[in-house]
Amino acid sequence: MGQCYGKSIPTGDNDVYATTTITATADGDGGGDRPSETPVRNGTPSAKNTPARSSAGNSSWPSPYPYGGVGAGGTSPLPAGVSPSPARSTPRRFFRKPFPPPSPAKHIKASLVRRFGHGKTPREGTIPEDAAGVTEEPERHQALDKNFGYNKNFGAKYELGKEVGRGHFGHTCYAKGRKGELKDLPVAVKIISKSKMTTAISIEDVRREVKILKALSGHKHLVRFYDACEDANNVYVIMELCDGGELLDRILSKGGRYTEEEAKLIIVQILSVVSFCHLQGVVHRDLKPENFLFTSRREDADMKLIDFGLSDFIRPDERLNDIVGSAYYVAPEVLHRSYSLEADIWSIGVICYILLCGSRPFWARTESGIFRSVLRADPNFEDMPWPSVSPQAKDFVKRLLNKDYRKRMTAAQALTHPWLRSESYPIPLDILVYKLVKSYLHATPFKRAALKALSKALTEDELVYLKAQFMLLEPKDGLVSLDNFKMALARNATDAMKVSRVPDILHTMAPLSYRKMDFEDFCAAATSTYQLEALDKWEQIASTAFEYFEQEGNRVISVEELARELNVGPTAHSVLKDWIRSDRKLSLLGYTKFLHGLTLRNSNTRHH
Ligand SMILES: Nc1ncnc2c1ncn2[C@@H]1O[C@H](COP(=O)(O)OP(=O)(O)OP(=O)(O)O)[C@@H](O)[C@H]1O
Ligand SMILES: [Ca+2]
Ligand SMILES: [Ca+2]
Repeated sequence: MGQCYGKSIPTGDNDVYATTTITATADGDGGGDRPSETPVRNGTPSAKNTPARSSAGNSSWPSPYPYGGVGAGGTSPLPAGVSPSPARSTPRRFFRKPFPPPSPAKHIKASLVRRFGHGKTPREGTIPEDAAGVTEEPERHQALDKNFGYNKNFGAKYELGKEVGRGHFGHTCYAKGRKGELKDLPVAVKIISKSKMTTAISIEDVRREVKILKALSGHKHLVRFYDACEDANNVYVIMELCDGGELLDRILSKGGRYTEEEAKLIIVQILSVVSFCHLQGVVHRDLKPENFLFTSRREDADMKLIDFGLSDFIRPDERLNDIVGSAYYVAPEVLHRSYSLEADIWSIGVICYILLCGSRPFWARTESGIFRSVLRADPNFEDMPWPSVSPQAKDFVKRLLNKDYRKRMTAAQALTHPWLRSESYPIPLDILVYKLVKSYLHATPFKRAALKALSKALTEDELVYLKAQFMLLEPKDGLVSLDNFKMALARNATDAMKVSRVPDILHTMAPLSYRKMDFEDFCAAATSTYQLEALDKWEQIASTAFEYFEQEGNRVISVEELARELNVGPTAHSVLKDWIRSDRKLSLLGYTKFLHGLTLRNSNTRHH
């Protein structure tokens, strides 16, 4: 460290967000845990005049607090004892817009514990049930191998400039290549101090961050990786310079609200890069406006995803359990410690909500308060400006912020949602299709008949997605087989996909090597009952589907046989009895329950 020069930002505002976020997060759960109410942040180049700072600091942001006091001396804007609830039922009239504008998000304490070990971030009672289970005692420094095998000649290869940004784990500086391909090219260097790597996990995290960045580098909306170096003190990650500032700063400079058209342009880029990561078997786990950078100050500059510090490889059938991320953006199932790619989609939902209305959907003054809100509260879609937001946009956000991860859209699906649908960008291959087809292939004939009937009731909106996915498999004479699924993955493969073992899923799709699927079969196989259940028109779809099922699939079935179909024991018999009509076939209720599968106690299954 010490090679980067900090900078002072002349803001004329004495309430600048502290540069030292690390100190802030190491605070207790008292006042120090209060998210900054100041819509100002350090971390963008000061050389340029950043509208973010000047405009956000004064009147362009509609004040959520009628009695003044946004950021006034950093005190809480709310009267003592009033905790803002994002729940629809919020009774306080004059807190119509109870949330302060978004500020830099803090990492969940467990995330920090993971990297820094517990010495620096005391464990707190604010994380639900043993959530901080990722702790590891800081090991003796000399026992830790901090050799990464990266190039040791950083100083000879690059000339370091001043700081461009800073996070909890590292700071980023301008630099220039001294020789070779990068000679004279302005680049960004993220400097991660080895002295902060106090646990084996924290070292592994840095290694993984670099590995993932390197493997994924190349996507249009992902920061390009150039090189990694190290010396005794630091790891240096050399990457493409994104000189246009963070998305957060743009949000703030716009006074918090994007028009729908502007929001769409942002969300499409986010979905495009996240769908790419997901297909590669990488879950980002820290999607937030601070981690999207613009390539230049131009209004129409491209955006790039950065910071894979909390990212991980994940197999299609795997669930992760460590609680990491940033509190405002964390998905409920992450707090329940069993999650996969869908957690990123939730975070995109939070970002989209912020873009459209300027407030965070889940807000509280403490980490535990935010968690409570994420787990229980319904975001407010009633107050201004929501009445003037289009129904499609609202539907879009709600389908990303579904608390049941199985009901959420995937990134590829979201790109085909009516709010975004356009011919101008390609729809990416969706790993969800592989997962659904796999379970279809292993389903009983009765279940397949039920799904087939369901797929016949799909409306044009769902078919757009399925058609796009089918075409990506490049059907031959209208048919696809295992080879098509193999080839489609291969066409999209990067090194990351190999590490995350995504192609393993093909082994479980072996039945497809003997048979082919036409588009109708494919629709039956690639339809998710859970996702359809989330639609307003689900009841109508279900009753139409049931008519088809009556025509073709419904047959006499005993309670015992149904229990076997559902893989449940005799204790379920009394429930299943109610699903069967007097003619001993499934009723409409039985049909929809059967499609859903039996999760008797808790639909939010956490076990595998
Ligand atoms: N390629 C880049 N070009 C320009 N600025 C960058 C680049 N990469 C990072 N930055 C700046 O540095 C900041 C910190 O980088 P990064 O998010 O990777 O660090 P971190 O310590 O992992 O952050 P966090 O606290 O969010 O985990 C970014 O928010 C951004 O402002
Ligand atoms: Ca970051
Ligand atoms: Ca990070």
